[in-house]
Amino acid sequence: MPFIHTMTNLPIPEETEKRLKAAYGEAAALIGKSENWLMLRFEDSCRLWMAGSGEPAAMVQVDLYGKAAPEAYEAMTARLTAVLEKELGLAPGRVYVRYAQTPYWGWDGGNF
Ligand SMILES: O=C(O)c1cc2cc(O)c(O)cc2[nH]1
Repeated sequence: MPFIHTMTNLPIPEETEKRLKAAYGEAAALIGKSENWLMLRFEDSCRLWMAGSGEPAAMVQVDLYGKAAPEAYEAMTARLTAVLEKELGLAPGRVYVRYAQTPYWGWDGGNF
């Protein structure tokens, strides 16, 4: 059950968001997760600044139950960054990707 929260100062048109959703669904496999448990939030047109600049940028936060291997996170960062470059034209150097692992994850009224 990963949760991926993408914040960007760019607008995300509806059709682009659908493509991002599909691409993230595939990318989840890189950290051993299934789209069946994937929750996404896209927050566009944010007041986001990076290195003192308001040029296009994005922050992607990936929360997951359990853990994944360092190589899996490396592959995930490469994929998410490439997807954002393709779909939004974001320069890779303007994208942060942060991972947070937790052994505590609740669903359907109980914890796994
Ligand atoms: O996506 C996960 O991390 C995930 C889904 C899922 C479903 C399930 O029934 C489990 O026991 C663990 C689990 N992890």
